[in-house]
Amino acid sequence: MNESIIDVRNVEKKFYIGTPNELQILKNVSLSVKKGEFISIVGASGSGKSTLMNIIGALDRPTLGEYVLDGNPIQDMTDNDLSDTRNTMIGFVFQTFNLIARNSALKNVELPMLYAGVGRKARREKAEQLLELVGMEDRIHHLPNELSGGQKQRVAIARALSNDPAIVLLDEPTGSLDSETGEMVMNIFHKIHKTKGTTIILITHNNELAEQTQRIVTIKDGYILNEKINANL
Ligand SMILES: Nc1ncnc2c1ncn2[C@@H]1O[C@H](COP(=O)(O)OP(=O)(O)OP(=O)(O)O)[C@@H](O)[C@H]1O
Repeated sequence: MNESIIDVRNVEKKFYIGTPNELQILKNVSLSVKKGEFISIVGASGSGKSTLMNIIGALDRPTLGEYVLDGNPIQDMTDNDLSDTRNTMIGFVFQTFNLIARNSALKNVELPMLYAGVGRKARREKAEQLLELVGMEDRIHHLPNELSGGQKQRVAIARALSNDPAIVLLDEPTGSLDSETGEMVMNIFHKIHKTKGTTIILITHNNELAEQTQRIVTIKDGYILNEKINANL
């Protein structure tokens, strides 16, 4: 029960912006996250949080070092394997919601299940259940532009959960919301963590939200500056 689901080992990430210019963004980063942990990553703007999140989310590969995702070294996976793993294992929630504008809330939540080959009826039922879980059951046919920011984010959360991901990655999920709505969204994450045992990683600039998680990892200039454990959580 206590094994790592995420194991980032001595990872470096460089971006090449035309030879000979290279930017080293992550420097010798190692981070293990246990199954069912809820942690946060904090740090100044530009410190490398999203770059690390992209590696953890298998959206990008490290330049150097290893990343073992649920026991599988990602360097041994083809791009196709990696995208299948991503679609079934990982849910993403971003600051800007990233909903498809022409699709209803229901269709937005159904889409990852369509890609995963889930049949029409099962897709519909699951999407309805998830929209109910996030308190959006009375808005399932609304288009994104007919929803408030907090409502859009709740749809995005339902979508992130549609393939029962073991891991949910949250990149500033409350960054566009007022503090009350942000707190409500945060409570949905606590509920998911408690009821589904999902491993959750939250990137945030909000210390109050970070303090609600079991471990706070601080990144500075591309390296891990320190980690704080909230033993009471
Ligand atoms: N594809 C890329 N090519 C070149 N540089 C990049 C690329 N992606 C990110 N960077 C640089 O890497 C650095 C870290 O970016 P990153 O988005 O990881 O920071 P962050 O900590 O998430 O910042 P913020 O809190 O502002 O979102 C920045 O200086 C950014 O310009």
